[in-house]
Amino acid sequence: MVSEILSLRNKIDIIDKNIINLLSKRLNLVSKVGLIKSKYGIPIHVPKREKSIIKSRFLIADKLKISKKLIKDLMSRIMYESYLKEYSHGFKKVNCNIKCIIIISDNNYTGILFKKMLQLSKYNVYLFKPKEINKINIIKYKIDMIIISISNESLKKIMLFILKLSKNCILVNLNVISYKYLKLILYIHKGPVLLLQPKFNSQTYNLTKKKIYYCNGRNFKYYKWFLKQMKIWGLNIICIKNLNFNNDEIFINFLKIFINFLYGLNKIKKKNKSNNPLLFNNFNLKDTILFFKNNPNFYIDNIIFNKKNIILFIESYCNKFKKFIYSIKNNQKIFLKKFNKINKLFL
Ligand SMILES: C=C(O[C@@H]1C=C(C(=O)O)C=C[C@H]1O)C(=O)O
Repeated sequence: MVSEILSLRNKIDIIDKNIINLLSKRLNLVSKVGLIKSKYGIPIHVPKREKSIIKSRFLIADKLKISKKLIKDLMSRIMYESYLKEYSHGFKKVNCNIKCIIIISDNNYTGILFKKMLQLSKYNVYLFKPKEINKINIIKYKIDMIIISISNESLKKIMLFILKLSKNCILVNLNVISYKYLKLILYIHKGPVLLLQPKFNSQTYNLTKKKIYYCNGRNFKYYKWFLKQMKIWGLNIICIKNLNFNNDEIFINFLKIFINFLYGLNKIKKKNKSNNPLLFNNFNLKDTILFFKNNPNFYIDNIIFNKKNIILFIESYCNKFKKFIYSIKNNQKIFLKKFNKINKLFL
């Protein structure tokens, strides 16, 4: 019996080797497609082609009685690798008149990612933190576009700098912005303004298929090229008429912040070593669909019977939630102080 297994395993080894060889051949072809795309400015992500690939591979899988789920997972993983391969060729520079782009970012990943993408598209990009604003010599740099990815608090501090920008400079805001600051920006900067709202995790490093909302601030035709540029990067660009966000979305985001904060706070208090995944970090529609496929009594059982005092426990979380809302609303210093204390734990 052992020798029978051995002979089968040998055959499996050969098949795996063939799969890897075929993957390598596929990636080489993808790379050639990437080169052509980079030359002509064709977007990395081609949804129509992907749909037809999945459909035709499903037909093959069906005939061979292989699960569609396996093929779907496999193909999406393979395609993810295709995007990375295509990244390596860089991207077509859509606007050759743009000589200098400045990014001001609070040390966040989105700012760094945009710098990388713009550099891959052959633009001249400089990244600064808000506190380095005085180092930027407006005359020397001749800024054609400025991308701001900072908190509203830091935004307040760079208003004077924005005031000095030339009227031709495109201003792109890449963060949640309050109406108050938006109005102020539009008042002090008379040039084109584009408002972006990324819908991807701040730690994303591949933008293909990721969503980004945009809203016109002023002079669409002057920054239209940048939307095209982002499309080439593979981003899914969605126009919104104004900055009214979906309430459910705001609430979920708030919960994410709360859960992460609480988790950090517990880590500090209990020196909790367990590696609980941050609950809402991977929140997505798929989870919600699965959630509703279950019998609702299952959740009631989970809450009521799992732990005798679970309701009390949840109520204590509700109290923490109330305190959290209070500190965000009325006493931001408490929140900032605690945040900076927890922050040190993860450095
Ligand atoms: C390779 C391409 O680029 C992407 C990757 C694909 C793939 O791995 O098969 C298919 C479509 C594109 O989203 C292509 O456009 O053909």
